[in-house]
Amino acid sequence: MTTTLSESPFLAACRGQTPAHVPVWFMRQAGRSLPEYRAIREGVAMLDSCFTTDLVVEITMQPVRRHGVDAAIFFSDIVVPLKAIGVDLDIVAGVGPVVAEPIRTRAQLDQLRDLEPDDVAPVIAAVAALTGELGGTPLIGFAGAPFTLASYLVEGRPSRDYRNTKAMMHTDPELWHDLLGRISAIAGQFLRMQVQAGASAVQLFDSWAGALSLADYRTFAMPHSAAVLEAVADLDVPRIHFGVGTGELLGAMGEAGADVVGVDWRVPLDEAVHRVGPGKALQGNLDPTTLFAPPEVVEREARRVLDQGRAAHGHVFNLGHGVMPEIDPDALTRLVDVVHAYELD
Ligand SMILES: Cc1c2[nH]c(c1CCC(=O)O)Cc1[nH]c(c(CCC(=O)O)c1C)Cc1[nH]c(c(CCC(=O)O)c1C)Cc1[nH]c(c(C)c1CCC(=O)O)C2
Repeated sequence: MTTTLSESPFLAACRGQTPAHVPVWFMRQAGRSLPEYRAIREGVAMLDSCFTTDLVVEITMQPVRRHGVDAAIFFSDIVVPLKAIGVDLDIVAGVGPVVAEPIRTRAQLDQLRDLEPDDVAPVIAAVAALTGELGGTPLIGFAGAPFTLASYLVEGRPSRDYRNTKAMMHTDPELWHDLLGRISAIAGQFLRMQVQAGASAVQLFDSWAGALSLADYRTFAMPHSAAVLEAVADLDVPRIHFGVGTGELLGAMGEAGADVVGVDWRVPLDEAVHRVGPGKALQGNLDPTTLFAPPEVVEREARRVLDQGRAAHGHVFNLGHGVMPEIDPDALTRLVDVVHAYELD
């Protein structure tokens, strides 16, 4: 059992050191796969729960208690800081973030003001309470990356092809860069507040960056993500940078200022090492749908990921994307045990 943060296998792996065992946590580990989550959320709207300190603390702790994961991720959503500054948006069950008035014009940028501590006081109070409650288990803070947040603000809802987002990017690059500049300031401020309240690491979620070509990523998204990561560079916490379908972008995502690059299941970790470049740890990358297969298949696939992860300069085991609501939580607990039993020497 880890007793202090300094012995954390998660933090060691993020820093490229050899941990006592391969650390594991799951994106979306808090959420609908857990019956205790569904019970506590009954009758409470998603965004209301994100601004209720006690609920954030309890929901964050649920997967830590149940699965024995090596890190907690604070329960929130990437749109929380936008809601906090007054953007009219909601998270609709089964759909995702929906913005009442999608941002398409310069006049609409005015609503994207800086984030002040008072805007997110109950959220930051939860982060502070959690770092006490978690003891030696690190808390990961997070924010949405500018491109992914812009995709929700411009489309107004989840999108398949990001047509309005990309149209703005190519048609009015000046407006685009001003929009992403504002979002990156907000995301950077939010991450700083979380680390100053006690978060031990941060993850920047650029979930939908894989929709961009490498050239467009470098021109239109990467400088703004780099600014967010730079906003916490002096705070000495590992910075994880994750997206889906980012095989072509892995090198650039590392260059943006990450210590750890998240990899989805499409690129094996021993290949991702070459794409990401030296001196960076990797996080990933079991295909989440593997968890619908029998335990022996999950174990075989997990061991393949672990074997391939040995090539990395530090490996944090995770899924290639988030836990799906229908996944059996017992399969996740068994997976944690498989990872922890894996011999590193
Ligand atoms: C793209 C994105 C969003 N939100 C997030 C991302 C990036 C991660 C990723 O790529 O999956 C990040 C996020 N959202 C949530 C967390 C909680 C912490 C954790 O990972 O355990 C985190 C890290 C809770 C949530 N965020 C959301 C839920 C489900 C809402 C509920 O339980 O009522 C949870 C637990 C809602 C949400 N919020 C978003 C979507 C697409 C959805 C799903 C809509 C649905 O299927 O109902 C936007």
